[in-house]
Formats: sequence, C-alpha cells, structure tokens
Amino acid sequence: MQVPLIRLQCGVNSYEWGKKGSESAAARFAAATPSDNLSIQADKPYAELWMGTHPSNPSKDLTTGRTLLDLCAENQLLLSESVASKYGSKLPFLFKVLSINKALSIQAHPNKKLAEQLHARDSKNYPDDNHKPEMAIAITPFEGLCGFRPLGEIAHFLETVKPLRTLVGESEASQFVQAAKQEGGDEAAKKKALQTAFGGLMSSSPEDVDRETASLVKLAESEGADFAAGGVSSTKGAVLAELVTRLNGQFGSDIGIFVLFFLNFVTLQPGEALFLVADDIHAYVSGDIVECMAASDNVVRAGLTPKFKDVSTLVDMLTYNYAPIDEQKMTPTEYPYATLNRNAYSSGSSVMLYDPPIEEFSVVRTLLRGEGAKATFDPLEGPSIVICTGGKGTIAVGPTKQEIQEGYVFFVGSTAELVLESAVGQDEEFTTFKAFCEI
Ligand SMILES: NNC(=O)[C@@H](O)[C@H](O)[C@H](O)COP(=O)(O)O
Ligand SMILES: [Zn+2]
Repeated sequence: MQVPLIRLQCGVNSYEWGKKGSESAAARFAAATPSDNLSIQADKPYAELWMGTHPSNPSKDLTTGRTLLDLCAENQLLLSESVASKYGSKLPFLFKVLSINKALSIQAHPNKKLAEQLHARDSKNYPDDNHKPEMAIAITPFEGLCGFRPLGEIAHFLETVKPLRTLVGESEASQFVQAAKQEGGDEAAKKKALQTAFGGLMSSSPEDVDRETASLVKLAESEGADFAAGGVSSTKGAVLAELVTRLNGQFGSDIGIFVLFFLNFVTLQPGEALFLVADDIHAYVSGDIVECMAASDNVVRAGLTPKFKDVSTLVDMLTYNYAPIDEQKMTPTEYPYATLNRNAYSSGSSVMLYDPPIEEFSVVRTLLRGEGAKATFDPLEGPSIVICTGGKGTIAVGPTKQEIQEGYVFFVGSTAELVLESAVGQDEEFTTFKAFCEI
C-alpha cells in the first residue's frame, strides 16, 4: 500500500498579540499554500498557524479539501494501529507556528485531571478534556517568561521594588523572604510561602494595580540600570526596566507586569528550546517559534490579556516548582534515525531531535546546507507533520516526490520512508521541522 504524503492547507488564528500582516511568519507560512479564504491584511494580527486535526481549526488535504481529521477517522493506518488505539483516530499532538508581537497571557495549562473538571464545568472556555504540555523551539530570537524564579531572586525583588511589595502585602512578603532565606529547610513550606506571596499579588484590587503600576513605571524610567537595585544575575536592572516599560506600553496598567518579578525571563536563540509541563506558569513575550503540544487548547489565564481570565484557578493549580533559567531549557540531541548523504555531511547539515519526557510528540529539526544535501529517515511507526520554515527542496515518500519551500506543510503517514533533499545555493539553508508520535 502506498504510504500517503499529503500537502496540507492550514488555518491561522488572529489573536491580538500576533505580528501584523506579512510581518507574521504564521501569516506568511499560511499564505504559501493556495486558499480561497485567506488574504493577508497589513494591519491584522496573525498569531498562530495550526497544523493538525484539532477540531477548532483542522488542517485540510490541499487536493481534496477534506480535513485531515476525517482522513484519519476513515483510515487509522495513517496514524498506525498503536497510536490510533491509544489516542483515537486523531493526531496526539497539535503543531503550531507562533509569531509574537506582544506578550501572550500569563497562563498555565491544566493537567489531565483538572482539564476534565474544567471542561465539564465550562466547555466554552475550556474546550478540551486533555492536558497540554508544550515545547517551544525558537525560529528567530525569542523572549519568554517561564517557571518561577529561584526564591532568592524573588526575595531580592520584594526587598528592592516597593510597588511589588505593596501589592503582595507586607506580611506575605516578609514571611516569604524569611522562608526563602532559610538554608535547606522544608520544601513544602517554601512552596506554600511562594503560593501565598503570588496569591497575594494576584488578588490585588484594580485600583491598587493602577496606582502601583504608575509608581513602578516611574521607577523603571528614572532608575534604568539601577532599577530593582540593579536586578539579579539572571535579569539585570536595565533589562527589567525595559520590560516593565514595554509591557506597560502594550497593556497599560496590568497585574501581569508584576508577575515579571516572579518568573524566569528566558531568551532563546534560533534552535534553542524550552519545555513546559502541565501546570507550569509562563507567558511568551516576543519572537517566532515552532510549538508542539498535546492535542488541547486549554489555557488558564491571569493577566496581560483581553481574554477570559480565571485567576483563582491559576493560583490554585500551579505546582510552585521553582528553578534557575537553564533548567527550563531543553537540549536537543543528534537524531540517530536519519542518514545524511555526502553533500549534507560535508556542508555541516544537521538533524536534531527535541524529545520531551512525554509520549504524544517529539520534534526533529533538519537543517540541510547547499545543493543536493539529503537526509533519509528510517520509517516511523506513527504519524508526522513536516513544515518548511526556510529555503526549499523536495520531500519524498517512496515514489511520491513533491516540491517543498517556506510555509509548505505536509502530513506523512505511518511507516513512510521520508527523504528530504535541499535545492538551495551553496551557503544557504533548507530548514524543516517534523513533529511526530511513535509509541
Ligand atoms: N504558550 N503558548 C500556548 O499555550 C499557545 O499554544 C496558546 O494558543 C497561546 O498561549 C494562547 O495565548 P492567549 O490565550 O491568546 O493569550
Ligand atoms: Zn502555553
């Protein structure tokens, strides 16, 4: 039986934080595929390109117009027996490109148990009963807030940023600082003190937030590099001052600006990645990324957004784990199930695997340099989606070969032997990302 290679037409979601018009990689990639209902408007934000079977924006077979969801329901072999029997006749993952102009909401994604409860209680705001662990891989330089800072850093800010301490509350702040400074000590008590301090911040009244935001911005503008007593080693005062003024420029007075002092501020260079387990607090700030997640669109939000906020659920659901920035990043490894030809080998091409500790997805980034560089992938017992984010070449499964260039997206059925070959100039790159599930 011929294993299918299906060119997909993918939808793009216009959330307010997306880059505008063709500035948006999500818009450019979507527009690379013929469509009778997508014309990119210069002043419209295009946030997310969705690739997959999620019913909120299912990708379609470009040739027939049928949804990938229908095709998988009709023929589970596209997914493989093992994947279909465990996850049903749909992809276990949702694959996206995000193009970020303004900060996303302060958010977390519920674990499976909480997702089922939230979905049962409020399916409008929580459309899925599934968890949503997610991985982000930078296509351009990226900034994000993710995971709670080491407690000593938060204590430093509570002692040096008066508007923050005022919103957290004097007793909550002093209790936290005391707990944070204890050598060793009881982990559970420290997490409780963190939850109390964070909960104190998040329960601030709008009037207090307005008043303290004005004071915070004034301090940031007047103190510059000395802001927050020069900041901490991972985030210097000048960086914090710029972020405060930037977020204030984007959202006006907003509690989310103060969350900056509780969360790690992470920058990723292209190819770097981070992984967020369910219930991990985060807010992406800028850049273009490829994102892969379990098949769910559940977002619990608490700030920096005009969308529905559910602050008490967010404060209650978080794990209150805390760790330095580097523990938030993921380290890719060389993918052992692909063979490079001589051209690829000599031009320094690479096939890197991003493999988070969950079953639903992994992602491979293939970077082929120069004409005729080729990567041949061992057959997978599971489905894949491939997107080209730069350059051009060909994509082949058995005797079927198609052109592929920036923005093109393909579904590759289970057991396919996939071949990617570059058609770019000597010192140019043909870059693809492939999300897949194999269990
Ligand atoms: N961290 N990234 C994600 O979770 C994306 O997949 C989500 O779709 C966005 O976070 C949604 O953000 P808003 O709800 O529009 O603020
Ligand atoms: Zn998220």
